[in-house]
Amino acid sequence: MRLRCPVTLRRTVSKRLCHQPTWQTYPAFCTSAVICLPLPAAPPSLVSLEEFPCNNIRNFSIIAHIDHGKSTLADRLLEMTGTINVNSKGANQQVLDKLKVERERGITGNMFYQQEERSYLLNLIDTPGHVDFSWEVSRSMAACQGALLLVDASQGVQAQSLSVFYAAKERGLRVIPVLNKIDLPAAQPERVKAQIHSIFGINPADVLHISAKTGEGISAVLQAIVERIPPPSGEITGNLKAFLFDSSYDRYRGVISLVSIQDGVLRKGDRVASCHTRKKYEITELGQVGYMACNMKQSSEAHIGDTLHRVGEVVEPLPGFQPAKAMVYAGIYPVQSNDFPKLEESIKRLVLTDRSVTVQRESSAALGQGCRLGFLGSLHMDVFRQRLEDEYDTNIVVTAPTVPYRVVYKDRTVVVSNPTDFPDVVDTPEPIAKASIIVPEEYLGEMMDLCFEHRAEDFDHRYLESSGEVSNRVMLTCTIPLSEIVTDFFDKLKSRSSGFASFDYEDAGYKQSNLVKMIFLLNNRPVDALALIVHRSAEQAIGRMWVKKLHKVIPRQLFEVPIQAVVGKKVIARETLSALRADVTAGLYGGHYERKMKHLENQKEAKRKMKRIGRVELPQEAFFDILSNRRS
Ligand SMILES: Nc1nc2c(ncn2[C@@H]2O[C@H](COP(=O)(O)OP(=O)(O)OP(=O)(O)O)[C@@H](O)[C@H]2O)c(=O)[nH]1
Repeated sequence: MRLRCPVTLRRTVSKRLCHQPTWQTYPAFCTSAVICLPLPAAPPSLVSLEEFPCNNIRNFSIIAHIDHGKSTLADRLLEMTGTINVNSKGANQQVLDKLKVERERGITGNMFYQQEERSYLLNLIDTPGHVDFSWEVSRSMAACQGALLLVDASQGVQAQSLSVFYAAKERGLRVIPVLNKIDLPAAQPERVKAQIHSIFGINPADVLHISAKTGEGISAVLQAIVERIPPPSGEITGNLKAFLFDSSYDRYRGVISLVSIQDGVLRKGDRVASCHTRKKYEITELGQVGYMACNMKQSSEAHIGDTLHRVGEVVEPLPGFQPAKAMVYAGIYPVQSNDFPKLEESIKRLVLTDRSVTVQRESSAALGQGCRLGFLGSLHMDVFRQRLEDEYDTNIVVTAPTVPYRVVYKDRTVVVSNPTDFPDVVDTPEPIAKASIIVPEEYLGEMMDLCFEHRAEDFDHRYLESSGEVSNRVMLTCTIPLSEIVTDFFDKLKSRSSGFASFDYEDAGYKQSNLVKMIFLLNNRPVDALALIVHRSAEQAIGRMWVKKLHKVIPRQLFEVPIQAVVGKKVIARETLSALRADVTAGLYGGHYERKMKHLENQKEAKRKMKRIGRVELPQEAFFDILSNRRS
């Protein structure tokens, strides 16, 4: 039997349902632990939360490698429980396609499920599967007691299947293994079950078989959620402890926080305080899956991992987790310098919806006023850039990505995220990642070469299967400088493994390295926006490559222009741009006065768009070309 359910779904799902007239709200709730107070006059379309004591609540997430079917399974679960209408799927899909980014970053929703005589409230807190978003994965898990580990039956266990499994185990979550895509002719359920057994030690009999596409096996998943995942535990009579695990910004409601109630009860009108900031707030709205609005003005006040408590009560804060750490930085500039205010406004608006991005103003002699943004990884950066271009509705100049270097001076250590601020020559620690690559064994050599070319060390590998008949898969692990994997490493990995390799990485601290700052001179003047930090061993090759590229892109001037790559005081590569005589009217004979004027006017307009580096005039588009080239 299905119950009509209230829906206050966030992100993808909330957008799918945004045609609903209002968000339905509740005067009191608990997400992970406690029982709600009696609901006075709940709207008739809503199910009373009184029906859902703790024992009837399940908080879970879906964890998987990218493309193994999380969103499709979430859709099926929502459909089967009547949360979304099967017939409106087409319409939903269109909205979903538009909201690719939200889809990337996960969904959160709730549904009701009836088993025998009991009704259950199932809270789905989904997680993104992309390698950059591991911070978000652990954040979502903090509000769950169980997880569905989804593995594509045709592809088997992949690099992120492992990382999300271990993250779930670390958090003490009950893991339900689910084999998806069993409808595919290429599916090899028995083989993948054997993999799951040998890698995770999971009993093959516990693995569910489903097709999220056709709907096969979905009811068994709902049953397993109820039977295998424990209900949340907590003290209803204890002091309120609400764990803040996500927040977003709503134009009309202000800051919306997602909280998981560990102990106590939360009601509309309650006065709560943050353990982190000590600021006090009044709850103005409550909804399902821990949706909470209060008089919080700024998104920055909602600290992910914070504990909220009732004003006047003293509680021990819940263990939070590491704040989001920027791993990749890039400068973002408008193509036309006077467009900066509009660009900054667009950045601010987007950051309100993505709390893991850090922003700082910066200026460049070459590019004017801009912002330096920090991201969780390069994919995160690309997703944000795409959203920004859509929001800002024009091209932007994005500088080459860099990682946070620690420059150690005699009296202090400074984290440098902009190559311009790097001292000339220095032995400095650079961030290192621990990389895992899963690949069929015939590509192992190729993958080791690729990693080696990118300064990887500490190689190790192990076979994931022991069958002699089929191609074995190998997990290769190594440590690799983060700067080496933030540009085109992933693309190379895919192309050199014919698409078979999967990749994951985690922060592995810092390691001393021989790094140098490379600057580029145009007509003997440095161009700050082009500065790079490179490893000493690669300076010649990188310097030569870049002066060649600059030589191709920079238009010839009326005089000869040397283009030089310099490290310290040494020029390590040079090209010379020969002079050009730019008499635009030279080809016009006789008295075509108007045509001459038109050419001169055109030239004037083009000059207006030029950037002057010393005497060299550089169109902004050249920067755009050079810098987008650098990222690929
Ligand atoms: N044949 C088949 N295709 C499926 C099944 N489940 C998902 N797919 C397809 O697999 C692709 C990826 O599915 P998604 O649900 O987007 O995967 P995801 O894990 O959410 O992907 P990310 O959000 O990018 O990590 C889509 O083309 C789905 O249609 C299934 O059971 N059978």
